[in-house]
Amino acid sequence: MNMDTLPFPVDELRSRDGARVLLSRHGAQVCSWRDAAGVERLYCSPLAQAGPGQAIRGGVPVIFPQFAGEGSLPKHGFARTQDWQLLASTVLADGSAQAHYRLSDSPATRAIWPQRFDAQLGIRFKGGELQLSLSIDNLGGTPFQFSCALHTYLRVQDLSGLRLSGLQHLAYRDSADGLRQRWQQEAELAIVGEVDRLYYATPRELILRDGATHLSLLQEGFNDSVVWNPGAGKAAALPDMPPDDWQKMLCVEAAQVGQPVQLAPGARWQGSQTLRVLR
Ligand SMILES: O=P(O)(O)OC[C@H]1O[C@H](O)[C@H](O)[C@@H](O)[C@@H]1O
Repeated sequence: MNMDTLPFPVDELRSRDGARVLLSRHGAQVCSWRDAAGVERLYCSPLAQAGPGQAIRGGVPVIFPQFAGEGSLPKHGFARTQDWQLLASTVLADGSAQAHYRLSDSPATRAIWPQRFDAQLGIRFKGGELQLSLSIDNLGGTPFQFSCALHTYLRVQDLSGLRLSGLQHLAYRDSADGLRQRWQQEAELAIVGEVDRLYYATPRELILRDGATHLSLLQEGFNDSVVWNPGAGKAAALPDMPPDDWQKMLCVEAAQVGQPVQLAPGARWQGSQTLRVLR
């Protein structure tokens, strides 16, 4: 897809070395990350829309305060369908570009989730590295509970050949197979059709090998990781993604789902995901 012609407004940010990110205020969503070598690293569907109540299919959706259908809220919560406020964007002394977005409770959020909160997303990038930092503050007088994720859609060259390492010996919930609890024996995960797994207590770093490209996925604060690809069957049912595009993407999500966060009044939770091109 030509990212310069996304069918909704975006903010464009460039680092001094020429890396470029496109961000939508709808969802505070990174829709495109072109590294300093000019290579697009994220997948965004050419059919993505950003209308009221709609989530943009691709980039990095922010999932908050509910993951998937694990509660009474709309699927994946409301952060990805709300318009966030751009607080600041700047180029720092080291040449990296940075932006901050905020979403606070509003009559619309309180109508379905009666909590006072402040969510902030920080984006920072240069060279072959992109970092996303999410913080949640409880501004109310009582504790609240939430789950969250950075639902990163990575652009993939050769889905059948790619390998994800760092998940061996981890327990996971197989959402593509009746939520069964399993255990990964293989050193590397290969994608053969639909995959929808919630891995618990993942290590700080996963490595994705896609042909000659090696990508490091670092996470802090998030305990879990989700690996998702709809495969041919489920992709065909997605109205906002071309039927064959499941072969161009893999979601590797930094997530906090197995144990939702209990946040005391006045307290802050923080988590981050960093994508780093190793080669
Ligand atoms: O289609 P969406 O609402 O964006 O959800 C896309 C996917 O998100 C996560 O990765 C879940 O684990 C999947 O079960 C879900 O299908």
